[in-house]
Amino acid sequence: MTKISTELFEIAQPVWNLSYQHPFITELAAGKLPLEKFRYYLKQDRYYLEQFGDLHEKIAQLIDNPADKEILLVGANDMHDGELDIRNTMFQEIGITADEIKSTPIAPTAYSYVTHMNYELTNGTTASAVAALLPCYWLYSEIGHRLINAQSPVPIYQEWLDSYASTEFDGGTNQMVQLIDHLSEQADSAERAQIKDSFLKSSNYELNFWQMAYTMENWAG
Ligand SMILES: Cc1ncc(CN)c(N)n1
Repeated sequence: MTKISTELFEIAQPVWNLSYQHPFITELAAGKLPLEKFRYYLKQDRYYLEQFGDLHEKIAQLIDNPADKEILLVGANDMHDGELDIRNTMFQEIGITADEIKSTPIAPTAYSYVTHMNYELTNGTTASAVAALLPCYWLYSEIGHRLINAQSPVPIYQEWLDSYASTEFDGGTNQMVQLIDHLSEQADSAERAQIKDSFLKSSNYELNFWQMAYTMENWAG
């Protein structure tokens, strides 16, 4: 049977293409994205990444195979030492304070994305819960590699792009792709459909996340 990762990559292309073309990404690469939109994104993403890291640990608890468990635990740890560290430096560079992060309400789309990942953890299978995490690695890695040579005139934007084209981020992405293939080996057609649905929903939420930041989305009341 075709590896599930091959199918996931194929079905995600239409929605991933919309991410590549989203003004948040094209303006970031061109150095034209207003800084206030990037600041907004970083603050919402801080909340997202914390939840995302916790989810790795919660899913790991459901897995018996030591090598598979390790991929998730290393993923959570690398995120703390890698992506969150880079973000802390960015916060300093553009003056985002701990108080500002604390007092920022979680926006609707960030909330919905995290809710979807938690839903898969509680109601889905281990593989569909991992599938909900995967676009976060894979799409950002694709964006990083497509735009590494953009030479964004805004240093912090290029720094952001560079971090997703790094060997470390590639390593984590490859591990997660292998994990979804391994966890799906015994999946029947109903579970394969569930995995694809979970992956596509997260791919849609990734697109919505750019839009959320670009419009600086807020609750209506
Ligand atoms: C919403 C979101 N998706 C993915 C990533 C890349 N880890 C991120 N930082 N934020």
